[in-house]
Amino acid sequence: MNKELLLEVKNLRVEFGSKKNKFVAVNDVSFNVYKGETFGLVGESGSGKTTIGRAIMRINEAAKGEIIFKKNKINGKISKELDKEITEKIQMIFQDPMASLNERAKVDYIVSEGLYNLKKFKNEDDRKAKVERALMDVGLLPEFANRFPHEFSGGQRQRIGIARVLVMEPELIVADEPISALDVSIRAQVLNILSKLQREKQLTYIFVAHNLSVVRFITDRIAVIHKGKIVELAESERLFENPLHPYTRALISAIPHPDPISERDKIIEVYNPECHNYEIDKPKWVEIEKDHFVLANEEEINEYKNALL
Ligand SMILES: Nc1ncnc2c1ncn2[C@@H]1O[C@H](COP(=O)(O)OP(=O)(O)OP(=O)(O)O)[C@@H](O)[C@H]1O
Repeated sequence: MNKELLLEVKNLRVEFGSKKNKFVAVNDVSFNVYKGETFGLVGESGSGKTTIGRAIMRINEAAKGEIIFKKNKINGKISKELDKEITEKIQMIFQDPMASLNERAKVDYIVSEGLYNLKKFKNEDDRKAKVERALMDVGLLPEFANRFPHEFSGGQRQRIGIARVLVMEPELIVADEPISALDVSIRAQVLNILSKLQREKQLTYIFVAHNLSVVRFITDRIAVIHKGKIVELAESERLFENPLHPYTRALISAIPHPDPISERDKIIEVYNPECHNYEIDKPKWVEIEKDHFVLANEEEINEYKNALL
């Protein structure tokens, strides 16, 4: 793994409520994220993981601590130039693609919104070209720009959400439960797009999930969050092989024995996505059992398919 430091979160604290009635949602959280890695933030509902992501996005203010992106402190008062830079370079993908797209706007506008906000295009042709490229990067056709969100499936809508982020040419993407609202047949497909983009654009991901089993296979390292604090942080495989904190152990032992994905179509979908830039020669994420993702080449995918026949 490339060990270039991209993001440092130091002693982060986030509070909600009033002075008298304070609620500490994130308490003394510290971690580093290295360029090119996928870093998992995992915890039960209400543990504070989204709040950490939103603090990195500067949506939630840090009451204490520092967030440092490429050696610059980005929380608190910052210069206009730095504000513009991180508005471009740090982006967020949201959980529910059915709720996170503006129904009344065409895809062209939805994908361009960040470009308009930062005036990040030379002229109309340049803007259109950027939108087309972003759509193609996520396997959607450029002509989809003229359609409205309701014309798309959940998976396509999540890809529009990814295109909207990609158009800004980010370096760090906070993906907040990006597959948990999706139908099982397209979860692996969205992971495949995220992997492809990571390879092509050297992206770094912070992957937020409530489900430890989902992140096991797709993250390099995992921080386990409990009641606003990190209780354990380790390389993903190590965390599963040798969990040290009782809460991590409890989370792992609570993972139900996965149900096999019995319908063959679920795996075939990996082969036959609506994506036109599907890379036939690259290993793909396949969800062989619920929440159990494996990176498989074509031959192995065939074996999984045959096993389900
Ligand atoms: N704007 C807010 N005002 C008040 N309390 C908040 C706010 N946002 C979050 N909280 C509280 O902070 C705690 C952490 O919330 P957060 O959304 O970060 O949890 P989470 O681990 O991401 O859970 P989930 O998976 O349900 O989103 C919760 O108790 C939540 O109710």
